[in-house]
Amino acid sequence: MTRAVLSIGSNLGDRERHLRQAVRELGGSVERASGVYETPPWGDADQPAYLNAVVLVSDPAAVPHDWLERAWAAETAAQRVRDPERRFGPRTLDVDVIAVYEDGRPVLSDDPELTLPHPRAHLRAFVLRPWHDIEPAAELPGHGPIARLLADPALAGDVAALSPRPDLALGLTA
Ligand SMILES: Nc1ncnc2c1ncn2[C@@H]1O[C@H](COP(=O)(O)OP(=O)(O)OP(=O)(O)O)[C@@H](O)[C@H]1O
Ligand SMILES: Nc1nc2c(c(=O)[nH]1)N=C(CO)CN2
Repeated sequence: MTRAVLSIGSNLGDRERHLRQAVRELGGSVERASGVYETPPWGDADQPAYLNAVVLVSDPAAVPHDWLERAWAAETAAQRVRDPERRFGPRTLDVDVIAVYEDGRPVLSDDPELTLPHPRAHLRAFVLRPWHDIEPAAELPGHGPIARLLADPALAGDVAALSPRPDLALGLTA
């Protein structure tokens, strides 16, 4: 039995449709989806704003790597094209595996193909804020409560720059 926290983001094409399609692709594993936020680009400023959300998923039959495969399948379905020159560049759909829990225990991995927890999640307000909305007591393995990470003064500017988009809903929202 594994549970996972996935971050989904889009800043190219019909952004809302890409997020909805990702949730649809994840199918019956989706337990809850956060509200949608409009977020300034992180890591590479010269690109359009993103829509971001967080999805909680679980599957009694899934092993940790399955969540990465499902993330890739959703990105492929959204015709994502990788630009090797731009690590954090624009994309139709980005699905990151933020954390995985196996039988309730966090999975830790330093495998470059699937690093857990996601090595940059603690720095990203666009991950922490929607996750906190739907799971306020959650902890990012190795980093502590996400409420504390969100309150870090270093993230204050990024948190303030997030805009909730209540006009956009992905379904299964808390
Ligand atoms: N937790 C993880 N979630 C998703 N991909 C991961 C993870 N850990 C390692 N990877 C690897 O990262 C590689 C690059 O993924 P991707 O192109 O989505 O990165 P990115 O979205 O540009 O950057 P970031 O991972 O910082 O969001 C993938 O090939 C994947 O194997
Ligand atoms: N706001 C925002 N910025 C990003 C995002 C994202 O999903 N949202 N994904 C990235 C991929 O690494 C790079 N930068």
